[in-house]
Amino acid sequence: MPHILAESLAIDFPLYHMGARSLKKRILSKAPLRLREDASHRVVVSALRDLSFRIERGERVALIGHNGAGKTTLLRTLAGVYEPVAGRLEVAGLIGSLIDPSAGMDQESTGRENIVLRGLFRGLSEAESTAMADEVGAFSGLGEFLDVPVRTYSAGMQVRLSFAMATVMEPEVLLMDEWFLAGDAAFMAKAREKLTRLVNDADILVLATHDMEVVREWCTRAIRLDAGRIVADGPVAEVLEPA
Ligand SMILES: Nc1ncnc2c1ncn2[C@@H]1O[C@H](COP(=O)(O)OP(=O)(O)OP(=O)(O)O)[C@@H](O)[C@H]1O
Repeated sequence: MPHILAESLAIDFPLYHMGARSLKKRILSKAPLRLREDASHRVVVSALRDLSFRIERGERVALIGHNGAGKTTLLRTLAGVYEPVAGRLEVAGLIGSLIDPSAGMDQESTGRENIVLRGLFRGLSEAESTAMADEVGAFSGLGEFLDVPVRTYSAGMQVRLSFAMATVMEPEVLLMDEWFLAGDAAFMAKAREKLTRLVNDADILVLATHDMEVVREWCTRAIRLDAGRIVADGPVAEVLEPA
């Protein structure tokens, strides 16, 4: 049964270029909230601290909070990009990740080849994957660029391809960053229906956004992060309009 469980989850990012003792001293002397020295004497950013939550099947969760609160870091951790330095994380279900435009794409392969690979990964036959690539590729509107290497794509073209690839996956756990909803207008008008289906078919949605209209439209629950910690977690109406 798809679910997400986090217990006292923590993520640190070591800042490697902090070797100079005077610089380290200056940074730490200001008693910063999120910068500290770890056991190996490195200065680290505490990106996420002591997060505990459980997300069940059927929940549509918004991650909200100011710049640097930890939303994207949490999404990437759920996607398996970052390894927690402490705590426990369990993500059960097939993950679809719309977080980083180029994640999961082979830059040297063409758009079409990437879509076929995604189909094969999902367990489709080669013929099915090829047929899927024709259909999904046509939808992406990449035209002739579907058959050139992804490394030559513009940022917007990568967004189109990652969207096309996500629709192939039919993910159970859909992880999405808000940039994804802000693709070019013409494409998003066309993609909206597919996106709605993707979200509705997923068992769990976790969406990081600054747009409260999007939260109200798409989500049932909101988790507010502040400086790497959870400061509120509950139904959207309660978290957005605290008493
Ligand atoms: N690769 C990295 N190396 C070092 N620090 C990082 C790295 N990625 C994120 N951080 C730090 O982790 C913290 C959380 O960043 P994150 O990008 O998750 O915030 P966010 O809530 O998504 O912000 P925004 O709304 O601005 O996108 C910030 O203090 C940031 O400086």
